[in-house]
Amino acid sequence: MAEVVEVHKDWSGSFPSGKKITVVFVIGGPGSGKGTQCAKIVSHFGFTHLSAGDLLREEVKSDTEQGTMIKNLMHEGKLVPSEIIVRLLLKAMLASGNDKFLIDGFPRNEENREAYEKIIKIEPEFVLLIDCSREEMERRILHRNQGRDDDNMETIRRRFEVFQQSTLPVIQHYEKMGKLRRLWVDFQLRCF
Ligand SMILES: Nc1ncnc2c1ncn2[C@@H]1O[C@H](COP(=O)(O)OP(=O)(O)O)[C@@H](O)[C@H]1O
Ligand SMILES: O=c1ccn([C@@H]2O[C@H](COP(=O)(O)OP(=O)(O)O)[C@@H](O)[C@H]2O)c(=O)[nH]1
Ligand SMILES: [Mg+2]
Repeated sequence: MAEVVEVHKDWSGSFPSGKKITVVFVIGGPGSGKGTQCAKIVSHFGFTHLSAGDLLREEVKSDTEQGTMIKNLMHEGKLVPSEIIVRLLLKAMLASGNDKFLIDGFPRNEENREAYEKIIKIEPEFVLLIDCSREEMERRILHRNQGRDDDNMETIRRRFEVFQQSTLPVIQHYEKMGKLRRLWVDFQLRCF
């Protein structure tokens, strides 16, 4: 965690504008439509959309040791260490200059949530759960055609397992806090 504290040279523990910062987390299984729904919300409500997965894919493009480590974890459908993703999110938030953020695909496990709470500290206004059946998610991923290294059957299976085992506890946490808002995006069975 020591590494996270050094996240950004300008980071004093609060945002420079002094304005209230609004954060909404958007969570859902792989292929549920998080990115698609975020794009719609952003165009109407002036949020900055930060996709945790996109930030990691950008990092992979930098030909560094960390980039290679992230690439390998994503290829296996595993989660990258919390300090890496929290650092990338904070950097993007500070760079945007905005005060309203839709954070897509994060937190994915309890450790992510705790790292975020410890470092960025901005309690989400609410958490939007994009709730979709596994059959539909699988269909969507297989038709996504974005050339993603992790959109193959074996990695998809692993990503579903991670969602069930690691992300569901986060969803339950926010449900208990009364912060969860569900959006059903298909007419099939729910994802859990
Ligand atoms: N409501 C929807 N109905 C049909 N297809 C959808 C819907 N929402 C998203 N998709 C498609 O499903 C795929 C996965 O959506 P995406 O937004 O990338 O999901 P996620 O970010 O949750 O992985 C994309 O090809 C997208 O165009
Ligand atoms: O906070 C995060 C977000 C994403 N990922 C990794 O990035 C991959 C792709 O995430 P993304 O949200 O882009 O996938 P989606 O759910 O949109 O298909 C995941 O499977 C993880 O390997 C991660 O480790 N931590
Ligand atoms: Mg996405």
